[in-house]
Amino acid sequence: MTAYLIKNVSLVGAEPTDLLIRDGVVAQTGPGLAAPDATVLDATGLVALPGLVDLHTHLREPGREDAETVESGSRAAALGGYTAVCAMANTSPVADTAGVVEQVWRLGREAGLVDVQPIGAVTVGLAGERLAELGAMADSAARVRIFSDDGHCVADPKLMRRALEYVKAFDGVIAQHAEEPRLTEGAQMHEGEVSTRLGLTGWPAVAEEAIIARDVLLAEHVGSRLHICHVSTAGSVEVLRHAKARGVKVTAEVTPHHLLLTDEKAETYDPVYKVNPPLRTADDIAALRAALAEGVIDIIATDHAPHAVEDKECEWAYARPGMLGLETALSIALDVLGPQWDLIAERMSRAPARIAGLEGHGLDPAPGVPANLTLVDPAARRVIEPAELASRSRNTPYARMTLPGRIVATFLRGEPTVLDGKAVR
Ligand SMILES: NC(=O)N[C@@H](CC(=O)O)C(=O)O
Repeated sequence: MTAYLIKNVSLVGAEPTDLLIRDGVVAQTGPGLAAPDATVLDATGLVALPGLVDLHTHLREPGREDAETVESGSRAAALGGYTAVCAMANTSPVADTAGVVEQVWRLGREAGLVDVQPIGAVTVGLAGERLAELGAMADSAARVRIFSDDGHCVADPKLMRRALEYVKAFDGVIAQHAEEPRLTEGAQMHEGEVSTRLGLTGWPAVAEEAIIARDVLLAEHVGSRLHICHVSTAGSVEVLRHAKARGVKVTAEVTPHHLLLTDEKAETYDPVYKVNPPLRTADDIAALRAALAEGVIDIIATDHAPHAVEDKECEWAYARPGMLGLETALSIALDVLGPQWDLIAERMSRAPARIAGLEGHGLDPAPGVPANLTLVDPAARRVIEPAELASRSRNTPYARMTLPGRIVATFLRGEPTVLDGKAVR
């Protein structure tokens, strides 16, 4: 295994120093290190973050390998600075058995670019009727701890209660896609002034807020861990703030796009902006940003949702919801938060690793720690060209935008997956 000596790199909250990576771990840190056998990387001006961890990624394999595969999604993740991603269960077949989650886990190991941690479905076929084999998925080689019907809400309160109770035995967590389905029938975008003007059916904020309110109460009642996917409204933030103050074991994520883009994007009728939950208002964005800074929202998760051209480049009403995220998330975080590296490390690496229970991830570089880390050039700016993305899909909402920051290198257990901004494999 090659050793790497990273010279003059800024660690979070510290002066520039050197970092020696050997045998998969950080062997030494400190100024003026020497290691004759190591490959030297000059990291002057670069920041080393613990490898990013995405709690919400759609890899589309099995079933829609034309949109993404475990391997292509893993490469996109590594290029985005990630060393671990949690793969959502809405594949085809659905990841609702030990067999499917083991398949995804094995494909992740074979690709070897990031750690792929499968998420299991809460209900059989995401149909919301019967609990899936949660225990078998937890006991499988994939060691599933997060369960989610993402793409669908677990709308039945009794089923949600049972799921929360069931996963307690192995410290699991239910990640809820909060959307009261009766309130979003036929919805195309955020319900508000813009939807009224465009004549598109609205997805009201209350459809999200009502489910979060119900589920934090259920989680409190049974004493279980709940995670809320892609929080998108100011009202949801208030419900979460209240729940956290009561000591409910709830965590929450926000996506990069919900921190940046508003429902006015729908005025273009470009389906690249169609997403679930929908883009909201500038007031929602302000509340989400404040909640992220404060910790009411724990993490940034991408909800990387690749879709094939025919599913996106069509009429708005027929387009699938979802947008790419892995290769642009750090840049959006930098744009939104500025160079608050400790906050970025917390929200994009440490906290998601803790929530997912991923050993060896989310740890700041220090002697003896697994060398899962990413080197960022904060001064670089880059123009997003969809054709240059590693994802098999092209549905980025940031096409031709100039974004700050560039991932220069990513290391997974001491092996580079990205060097000089390019995928190693
Ligand atoms: N977030 C999205 O807009 N899309 C998700 C599923 C979903 O939440 O609808 C997808 O799988 O494409």
